[in-house]
Amino acid sequence: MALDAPVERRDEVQIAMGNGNGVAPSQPSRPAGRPTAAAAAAPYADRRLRLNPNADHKPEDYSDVRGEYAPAVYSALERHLPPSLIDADRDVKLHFMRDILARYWPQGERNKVQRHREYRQRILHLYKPLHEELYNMHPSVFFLPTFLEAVRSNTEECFRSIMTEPIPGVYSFAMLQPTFCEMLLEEVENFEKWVHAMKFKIMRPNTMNKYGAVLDDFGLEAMLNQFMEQFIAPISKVLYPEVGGGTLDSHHAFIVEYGKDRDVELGFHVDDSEVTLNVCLGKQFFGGELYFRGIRCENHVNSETQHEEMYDYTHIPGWAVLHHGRHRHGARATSSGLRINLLLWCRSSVFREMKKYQKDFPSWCGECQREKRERQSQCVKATKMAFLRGSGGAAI
Ligand SMILES: O=C(O)CCC(=O)C(=O)O
Ligand SMILES: [Fe+2]
Repeated sequence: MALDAPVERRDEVQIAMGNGNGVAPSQPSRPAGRPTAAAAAAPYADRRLRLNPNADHKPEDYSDVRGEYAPAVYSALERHLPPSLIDADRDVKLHFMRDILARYWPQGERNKVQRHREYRQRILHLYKPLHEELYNMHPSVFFLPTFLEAVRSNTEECFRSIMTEPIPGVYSFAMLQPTFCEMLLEEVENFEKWVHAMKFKIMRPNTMNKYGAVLDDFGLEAMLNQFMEQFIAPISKVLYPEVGGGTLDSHHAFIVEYGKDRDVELGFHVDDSEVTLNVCLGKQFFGGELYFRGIRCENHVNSETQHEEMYDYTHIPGWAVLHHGRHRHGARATSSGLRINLLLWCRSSVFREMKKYQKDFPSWCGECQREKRERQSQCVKATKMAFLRGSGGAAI
């Protein structure tokens, strides 16, 4: 791709992926109900699940079934079985459902999730938190009163009253209490010291960082889930409805660290999220600006940047930037000091599932919009020409 400014030249926009964050894959290798050759040979494999559950059917008891899926998954899925199968033997139904689930979530992925689960368990068992109060949600300790008031009011007008929107889709606002930032920085430092002392090998936040830590891995997952559900989802529901902002249901939360002996800059990329919250926690630094270059769908991720899409944001401790996950961005070099940011990649499984069946262009992609405008303008020109020719060239 050719980007406008040489400093951002990269071969391709990268898609930053979370490392083993324990989330079931959003893109199954094959949609359920479309069998592989091997599966097609199995009995019932040609039968499709019902789109709507049979509410009158009473599912079997699967409480004795062990494995990755909770018994409730089988009971719920049973209501979707095709009519010819719904009254079959329990074992036949279980076999059929296991086959579907295995195709939706392949063995390799399941093993990865299992290994990650064990990794987390080991940390949770051994790591002693420094600030216990961080592990439960305390809104008035964590957030600034202005932010809390806006969330409590829960109206678009109130959200916008505390924010600036320097370019469409990027919002910045004062969010975190300085004491919360300090405590979180100390907790991360404490965790890293512990990791070092234990000679523990930790997983980094994503494919693009060599430093930093995943907060969900050392006990902060439940608190950060509340953080997303209670304090980000109400906002994203209003500001990002077109990308599932109202149906956020999982997250990947981590810390990135830039400066001397840390990562220096971050390449041009899009996040593996629907909505990203990026908050600077400190400490003191120069540089590290976040540059934005337009929102793009998969088909246009490497298309050119328009002038009006270019924007550089300077981080301020305690301040948040909220943006669309597919808003192309990168971070310039942190030239001195230490910059530590909290990242919350918020995801919507509903949006990801719906996207697979979407045929028309996504309304949120800057390049799709530009192409549409271009087509419309060509169409208007052609109509005008035809009209002029028809009216013998008289001025209109
Ligand atoms: O360094 C930053 O502020 C940006 C981090 C970021 O974009 C990411 O981790 O996805
Ligand atoms: Fe990012």
